[in-house]
Amino acid sequence: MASRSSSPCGSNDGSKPSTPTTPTTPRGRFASPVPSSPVFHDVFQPRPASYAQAVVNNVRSPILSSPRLPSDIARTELLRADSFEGQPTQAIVSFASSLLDDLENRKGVELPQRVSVLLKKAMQELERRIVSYSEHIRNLQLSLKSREEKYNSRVKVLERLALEPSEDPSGSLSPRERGTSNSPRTRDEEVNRLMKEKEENIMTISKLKEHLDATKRSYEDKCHALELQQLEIARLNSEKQYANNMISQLQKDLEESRSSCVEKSKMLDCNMEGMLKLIKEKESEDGTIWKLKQELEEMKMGSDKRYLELEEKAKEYEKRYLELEERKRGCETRYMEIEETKTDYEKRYMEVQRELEQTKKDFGQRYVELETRSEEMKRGLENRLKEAQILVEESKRRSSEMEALAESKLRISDHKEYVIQKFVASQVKSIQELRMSSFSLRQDVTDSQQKYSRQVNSLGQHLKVLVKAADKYHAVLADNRRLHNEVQELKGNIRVYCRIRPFLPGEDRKNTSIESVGDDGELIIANPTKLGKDGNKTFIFNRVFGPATTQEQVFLDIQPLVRSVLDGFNVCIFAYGQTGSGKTYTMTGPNSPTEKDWGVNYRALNDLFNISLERKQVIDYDVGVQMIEIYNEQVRDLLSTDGIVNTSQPNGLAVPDATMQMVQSTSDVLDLMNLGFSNRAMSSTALNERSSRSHSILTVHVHGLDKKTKSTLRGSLHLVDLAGSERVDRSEVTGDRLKEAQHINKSLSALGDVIFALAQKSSHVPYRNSKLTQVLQTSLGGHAKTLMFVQVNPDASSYSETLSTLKFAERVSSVELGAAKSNKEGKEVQDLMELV
Ligand SMILES: Nc1ncnc2c1ncn2[C@@H]1O[C@H](COP(=O)(O)OP(=O)(O)OP(=O)(O)O)[C@@H](O)[C@H]1O
Repeated sequence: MASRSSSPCGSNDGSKPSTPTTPTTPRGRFASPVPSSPVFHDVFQPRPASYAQAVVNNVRSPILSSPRLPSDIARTELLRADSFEGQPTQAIVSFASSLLDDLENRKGVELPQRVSVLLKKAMQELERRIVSYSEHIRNLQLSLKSREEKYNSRVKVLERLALEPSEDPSGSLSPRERGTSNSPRTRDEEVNRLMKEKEENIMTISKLKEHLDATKRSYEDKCHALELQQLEIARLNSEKQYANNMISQLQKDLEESRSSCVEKSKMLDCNMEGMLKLIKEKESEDGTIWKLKQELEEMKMGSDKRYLELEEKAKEYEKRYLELEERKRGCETRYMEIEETKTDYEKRYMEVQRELEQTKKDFGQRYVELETRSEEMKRGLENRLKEAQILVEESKRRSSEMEALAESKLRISDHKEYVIQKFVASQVKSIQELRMSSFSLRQDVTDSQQKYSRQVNSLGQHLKVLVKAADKYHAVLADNRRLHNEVQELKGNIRVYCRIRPFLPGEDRKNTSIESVGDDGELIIANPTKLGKDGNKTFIFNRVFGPATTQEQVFLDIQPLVRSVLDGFNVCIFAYGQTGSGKTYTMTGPNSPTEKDWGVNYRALNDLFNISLERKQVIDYDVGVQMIEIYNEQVRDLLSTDGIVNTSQPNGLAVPDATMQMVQSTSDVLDLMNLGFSNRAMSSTALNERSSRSHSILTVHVHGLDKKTKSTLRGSLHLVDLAGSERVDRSEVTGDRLKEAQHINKSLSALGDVIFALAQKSSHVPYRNSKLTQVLQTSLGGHAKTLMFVQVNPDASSYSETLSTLKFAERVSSVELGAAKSNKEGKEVQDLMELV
């Protein structure tokens, strides 16, 4: 570690600081170009008259071996200072060293917060200064180097100048010098002058050399000082490191001593409390002692008095003692006697004592028992008392509530009583009045009862007659229908069932064209423009279903027809009517129907499956389904999953190109029908939003094998939902929709022509005029059982359509197809067929 005595910043022997001295050269050309830097002075030069000097010149620090402790004043000032800015470095170093010395001397003593903060600040300041100092030194070294070079070059120049005249002794002067004096005298003078000049130059050179030497020395001194200062910096850095370590150590100690202080202060608090207690006790003890002292005094005085009295008494006692001595002897004899008696008594005493002990023990036990019992009783009583108190409180509260309630109820009941009394009075009055009137009424009633019973009796007689007549009438009607059906069956007439749909929500129920619906298939419609009987038209069909007829009732009527399919008959059921008249509703049902709303399609298939299952033991049935539609004179396969296949050449009802799906259950059929309906061409018109613009045909093919006879049968059920038969001008359609309507009308009129030809029994029936008639050919002209639902819209505004529809239906009903034939083939026929 560098000794402070060699530091250029100050000396430790109290002498003046050995500041590097600048050579005292004359000002001018060779004045020192190194002015003393103010930074250098400020940072490293000790201030002459400040407290810093005092700080520096103080005692050595045991840590640094050279720094001295600052004087108390300087130290106090530094302690008070918030920052070390502007303070001399030496003072800060000494101050920090002194603090560290102090701390080392007072090991284990708590480091004040303020001191640690000051130490930190001092270290930071020192660090800052060291950095700036090293920077300064670097600059200084650079400037010294450049100056040295400068000086060297100047010296060389001067030396050359000094040598120049001697190099030319022949007198090779400059033309200016030579031209001015050409005589030998002037030449000598000139030589002398030059010699003088040379001497002067040599002197100047020697001076300059001296100056250079001095500058060199000062430079070396400065370098030396710089080295010393660098050493000092290194020493300060190590000191700083040490101080930092010390600070952290001290901070740790501080924390520890702080916690111990807290504990100690807690203990002190406890001790203080104890002390205060002791002081209080001592005070009270003092009072007691004083009291005892007083008592002692009093007792002493009393005892002195007693002593005198006792001395007198002692004398008296002595006298009496002698007397007593005599008496004693007498007594001793008595004593012996008494002693004997005493032993007797003692014995008795012992016995009594034992008895007493026993009694005491018994009493003790009894006492303990009684005690415990009384405790228990006490506790029980206390509890009961508490409960009773609570109950009393509760009952008090409830009674007060009840009182309040009773009071309010009393008030209400008073009011009610008053109201009731008033009401009762009025009621009594009205009852009296009523009694009066009821009496008269009773009279009237008994009169009229007698009258009515007479009338009812006579009516009953009439009714019985009527019921009998009605029964007969229904029987006759049923007979008629059966006979008519049989005739129709024999004739092979197309059966026509008329169904009138109910009014839909939003339709005007008052304006209807339906005049009456008869039980016997009679339907009367009324022309809204022609009032009275003249405007009425009567139609007779196989059956007329009114608007209230349910789907089930409709199906029950056609059920035998459907079932005949399983016996090998071809059955065709088709619905005809204007758009929105309920064709689809009858054939299929409403949109997403429940079982209750199922139309003919679902019910027929369901029934066929049920019957086929019933007959399973006898006949094995295979059921296949086809679904096609005729749209714009195109036959489309509705069950084709990979697109709709056009069946251009339909061969009668059996459309061989159309997909035939075999079904095992009703649910299979439902799935297929849903697929088919979703493929059906639909579009909306002004008349019906869900108007189907095509004719749809669902065909069920049944093939049965009689298990016993091995005979086979083939039946088919064709369920046809025709497109709407409305007039084109009413449907307000144009474009594609118009084209659709035209196709529909054309096919329907072709159907009408076929039916007309059949009714006329004409030789040519124009089946080929439309796809529809081609498809239905076998159903209309073959040996099939055909049924047509003629759908009627009850609205008066549809009167003309209804009329034309009914006229068409009437014509259809007159068509005789001939008796239907079953497609049953016996085993022999089959064998023959196979043979053929
Ligand atoms: N008997 C009925 N009971 C209740 N609602 C019916 C009945 N008949 C038809 N409807 C309702 O009347 C509306 C028209 O019926 P539907 O669609 O069956 O007529 P449509 O003759 O098939 O028409 P389109 O020729 O356009 O196919 C439907 O909302 C249907 O639910």
